[in-house]
Amino acid sequence: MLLLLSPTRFEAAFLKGRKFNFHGRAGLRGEGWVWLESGIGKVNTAATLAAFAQRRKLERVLLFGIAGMYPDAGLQIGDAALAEKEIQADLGLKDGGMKGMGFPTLVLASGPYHNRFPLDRALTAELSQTLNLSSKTFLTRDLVSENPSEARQLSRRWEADLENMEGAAFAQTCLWMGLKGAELRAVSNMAGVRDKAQWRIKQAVESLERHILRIIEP
Ligand SMILES: O=C(O)c1cccc(C(=O)CC[C@H]2O[C@@H](n3cnc4c(=O)[nH]cnc43)[C@H](O)[C@@H]2O)c1
Repeated sequence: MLLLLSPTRFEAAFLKGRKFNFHGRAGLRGEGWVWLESGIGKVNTAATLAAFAQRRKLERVLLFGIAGMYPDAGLQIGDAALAEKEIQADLGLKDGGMKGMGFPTLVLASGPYHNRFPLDRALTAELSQTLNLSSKTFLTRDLVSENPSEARQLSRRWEADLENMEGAAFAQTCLWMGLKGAELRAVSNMAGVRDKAQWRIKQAVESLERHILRIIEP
């Protein structure tokens, strides 16, 4: 079964299925898939995924949602991309991250992880081919960039392309629980631009709809 997660139900408004409630979160059951509203931010995402995955055998998990874009991402607003890796940029020292603190965030057989968490390579490659999407580096903080200068600084410091508030928690939880996870985001705005008049949320969600329906209704 494929588990689909999005931070909000608005990003998944196009999905049709049998409704259920999971610890106060909205859920839908479809043919071969389940969707769950994960909630915004890292803790909501990690807790929702872990609680749901604890009791079910999941083959694949896909987090999807909108995202902010950094200037040199090589994308346009409305474009979608897959995450090659996620960076948890608000963990550890501001510049040194967890390496600067001298110990890893997570230790698995595949190695120690500090601030960078890869998504599942095979699943991401499969989706990249199916959907004709590029893979980018995503950055996650519970905070959001509040001006273009802050966004540019984060992008350069971590060599990141897109910004969101959940992905690194999703990637870290997938690694820790041995889940094959991928992340798909559509650009709604330039990171650091707070003026919602410059956001294109509807366009971004329409992009998500095209790609997600392509996956669940091949
Ligand atoms: O009010 C603001 O200034 C503001 C700035 C950035 C994001 C928000 C949101 O309410 C969106 C949070 C939601 O959407 C994802 N998202 C979309 N764009 C961004 C962004 O530029 N930076 C971080 N997250 C973004 C995020 O993953 C959340 O799920 C409001």
